[in-house]
Amino acid sequence: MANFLIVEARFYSHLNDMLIAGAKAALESGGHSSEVVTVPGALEIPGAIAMAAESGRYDGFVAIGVVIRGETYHFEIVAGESARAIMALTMDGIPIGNGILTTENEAQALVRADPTQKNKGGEAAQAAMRMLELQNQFA
Ligand SMILES: Nc1c(NC[C@H](O)[C@H](O)[C@H](O)CO)[nH]c(=O)[nH]c1=O
Ligand SMILES: CC(=O)[C@@H](O)COP(=O)(O)O
Repeated sequence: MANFLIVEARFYSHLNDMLIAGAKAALESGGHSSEVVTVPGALEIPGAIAMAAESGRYDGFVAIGVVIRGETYHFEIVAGESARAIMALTMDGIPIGNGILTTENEAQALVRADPTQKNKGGEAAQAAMRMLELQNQFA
């Protein structure tokens, strides 16, 4: 059994609840435990993962959040930079699944957050579990 940390940016609570439900269900199906911590926004997720990874208390990580386009360029920054920083951590060998939704509107996010539809939270958890498997395989 491995211990996963779900790092969520709680910008849209109802969507995060669905994403986390999907992620937890996938992790439990894999026989793993999980904890959840909350950060202010998607831009803070990579830093929180880096800090938690340094603690040595977690085997893998699932990033959960929702970024919905507004009126300004900020969407590109939040969506792009959170993904870029998470990818950088992955390249450092930290098992992470990215479940941060980046959508044009809430309707798109709802379909992707819902575990009975596109279940992107569960998908991110599956990715994190697979990356941990690979880390162990290559160790
Ligand atoms: N607009 C969204 C944000 N913005 C906040 C940033 O992520 C960050 O917390 C802030 O710039 C302070 O550093 N975050 C989301 O997760 N989702 C959004 O739609
Ligand atoms: C993704 C965002 O940052 C967005 O929620 C912010 O909206 P706006 O660009 O209208 O300030």
